[in-house]
Amino acid sequence: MTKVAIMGATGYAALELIKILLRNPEVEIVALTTRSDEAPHISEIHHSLEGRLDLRCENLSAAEIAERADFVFCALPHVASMEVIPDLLADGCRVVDLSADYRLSDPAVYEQWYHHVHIDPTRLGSTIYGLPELGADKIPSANLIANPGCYTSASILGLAPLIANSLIEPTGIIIDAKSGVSGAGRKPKLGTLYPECNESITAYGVGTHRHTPEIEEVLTTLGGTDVKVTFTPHLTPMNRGILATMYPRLKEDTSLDHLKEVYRAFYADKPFVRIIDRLPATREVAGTNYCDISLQSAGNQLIVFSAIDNLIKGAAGVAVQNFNLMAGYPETTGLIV
Ligand SMILES: NC(=O)C1=CN([C@@H]2O[C@H](COP(=O)(O)OP(=O)(O)OC[C@H]3O[C@@H](n4cnc5c(N)ncnc54)[C@H](OP(=O)(O)O)[C@@H]3O)[C@@H](O)[C@H]2O)C=CC1
Ligand SMILES: CC(=O)N[C@@H](CCC(=O)OP(=O)(O)O)C(=O)O
Repeated sequence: MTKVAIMGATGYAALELIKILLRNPEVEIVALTTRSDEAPHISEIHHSLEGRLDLRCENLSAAEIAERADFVFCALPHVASMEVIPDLLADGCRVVDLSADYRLSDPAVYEQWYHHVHIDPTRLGSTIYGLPELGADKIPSANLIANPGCYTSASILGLAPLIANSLIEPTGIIIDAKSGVSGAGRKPKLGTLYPECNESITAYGVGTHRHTPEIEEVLTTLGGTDVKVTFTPHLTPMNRGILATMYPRLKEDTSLDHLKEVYRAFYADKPFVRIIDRLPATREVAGTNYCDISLQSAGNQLIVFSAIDNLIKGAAGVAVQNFNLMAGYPETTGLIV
């Protein structure tokens, strides 16, 4: 039995983590955290868990969590994560961090994009980036995994075979991405109130979104050449889902059929990536850990579409994929629905 704690249990990503982990009979959820001292029952917070998990959310220190749990999913916002993770690791816990705090390798780049000084900089650069489709070999032995961002997972999975095989120009890649509102988390904000975002699509973070350096760093490492993207996220009036539409420039004329073969070979033994001929839709991956990728062309322009559920393949699902690899369970445990 693996004893697991979830920090930030009152949030959206944590709800999905709980639902997935409840499908693994060898996992026991032993602690859920909140900053509230009122210790609400988890079913008072997430009504869909009524009768499924008898546990209260508690305001626990790292030491108190470590007394109960071997593994911790840290589903806190960035900055809050790095304030607790060093203590969890020191107390012997293995951690999957869903926040952005350990994804980038350079503290100066973190500060530039997150506008916050990193308080645990020595772990940047050595923390394993947990996108198992790009290399799962270092995940099983890791004590800390940096779970990827939601836009970044959709974008990186959509571009990785092209970058790894040097088929496209590495700079000037346009990524136009749309997200459902749950991507912004459960904390109330003006921009995510129903009248503000329903019946409307708007871009945000133009030229400044913090997933830009994450996409560039991972693809640069993969391709061994400097990758630059123009990444523009959009908020769309749906609960969940991300669709990334990407415009890479091929170095040479290459047929779509050949490119599809390249993608199918790259993801041959990856259970959660589906290369499809039709256009992907967020509805078809909602609630699942799948990433659906489709290659299309318009004249000479290659267009890559990539769709995921931001809360599953973009957060809780890939976090459990990483946990499964760390704990020695089959990678797909709890994730095939
Ligand atoms: N939503 C998504 O699609 C994705 C989210 N992520 C990342 O996963 C993490 C969790 O996301 P999500 O569940 O959406 O977020 P939520 O806002 O829904 O939940 C985060 C929880 O963290 C707790 N918390 C602890 N410290 C703080 C703090 N200083 N400020 C605010 N909340 C705090 C809050 O619980 P309480 O108030 O009870 O203490 C809150 O419920 C974040 O780092 C996010 O960036 C990554 C990919 C996709
Ligand atoms: C719609 C929306 O607001 N989405 C979030 C991204 C969610 C995510 O992946 O965030 P982390 O990198 O913090 O984990 C945003 O744009 O900030």
